[in-house]
Amino acid sequence: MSLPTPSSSARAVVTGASSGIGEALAESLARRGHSLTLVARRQDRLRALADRLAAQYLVTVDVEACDLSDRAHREALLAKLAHVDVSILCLNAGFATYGGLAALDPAREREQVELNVTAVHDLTVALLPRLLERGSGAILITGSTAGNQPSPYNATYAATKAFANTLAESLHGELAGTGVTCTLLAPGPVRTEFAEVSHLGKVEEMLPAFAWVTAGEAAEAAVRSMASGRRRVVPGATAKLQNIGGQHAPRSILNPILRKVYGGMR
Ligand SMILES: NC(=O)C1=CN([C@@H]2O[C@H](COP(=O)(O)OP(=O)(O)OC[C@H]3O[C@@H](n4cnc5c(N)ncnc54)[C@H](OP(=O)(O)O)[C@@H]3O)[C@@H](O)[C@H]2O)C=CC1
Ligand SMILES: N[C@@H](C=O)C(=O)O
Repeated sequence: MSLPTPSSSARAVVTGASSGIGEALAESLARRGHSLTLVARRQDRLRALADRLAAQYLVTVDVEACDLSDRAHREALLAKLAHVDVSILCLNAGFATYGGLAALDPAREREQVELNVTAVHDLTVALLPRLLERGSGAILITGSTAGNQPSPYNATYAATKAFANTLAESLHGELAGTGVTCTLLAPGPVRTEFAEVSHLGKVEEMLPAFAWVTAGEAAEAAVRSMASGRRRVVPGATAKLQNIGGQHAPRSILNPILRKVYGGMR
């Protein structure tokens, strides 16, 4: 099993490429010679990254500014991608909200479901038949350790990531033998803009430095795992612990512990 052979006409599409893990995924793929289509809302950031990667790795990098939480924007993006030979699809854009569900802004909660769930599903459903047709391709879906567990005060996010985790692992099984792979990236704490966007003020002081991985480490582990056709990649010791606890500890024990942890994070 390996990643599709890089070619100047094929593109690795990376969503959420303007920051954090997505930006690092783009760099890991460019380093391996893959030309890219970078997707996010902040076009200036995408443009600057595209120029740097194109110069440094001699690949072609296209930029598509798109609000993936907006159905019309998604349709416009897919219309453009209809003319592109997509060989790799990294569905990574996402954000979280923290707080009691009843107190959170319903519009922001909906936006989270649109981005973390519906956009991931729409892009997968639209592009998977073409990956299968070309007989060689790789999908990466960024879920989370949060998707394995109940997460009081982080309920919508955890539910969206349960969807992402399950979609990715189900597809992994479904695609066996097709030449197309699907890998779940299930990170724990990664130092990116995620905490700031999620207004998670206290997370920096709650977690010691060694508990974090960098976006570069998470992305490199993800791309290596795609290349070897793995089902799930969980970068870093904290995430590995969360991964086991979230999947195997009884809910009756996890729920009160995580209520305390997530309740204290804001
Ligand atoms: N950091 C962490 O600890 C963890 C992160 N994750 C997951 O990793 C993924 C990447 O997050 P991370 O890199 O950490 O966070 P960042 O906040 O650094 O990056 C998020 C990316 O998503 C993009 N994005 C956000 N909203 C939209 C939108 N409406 N349309 C298009 N793009 C959007 C942002 O771009 P822009 O604002 O320009 O649109 C940005 O490029 C997410 O799915 C997150 O849930 C999972 C576990 C842990
Ligand atoms: N995995 C982290 C984000 O998704 C978390 O546990 O909050």
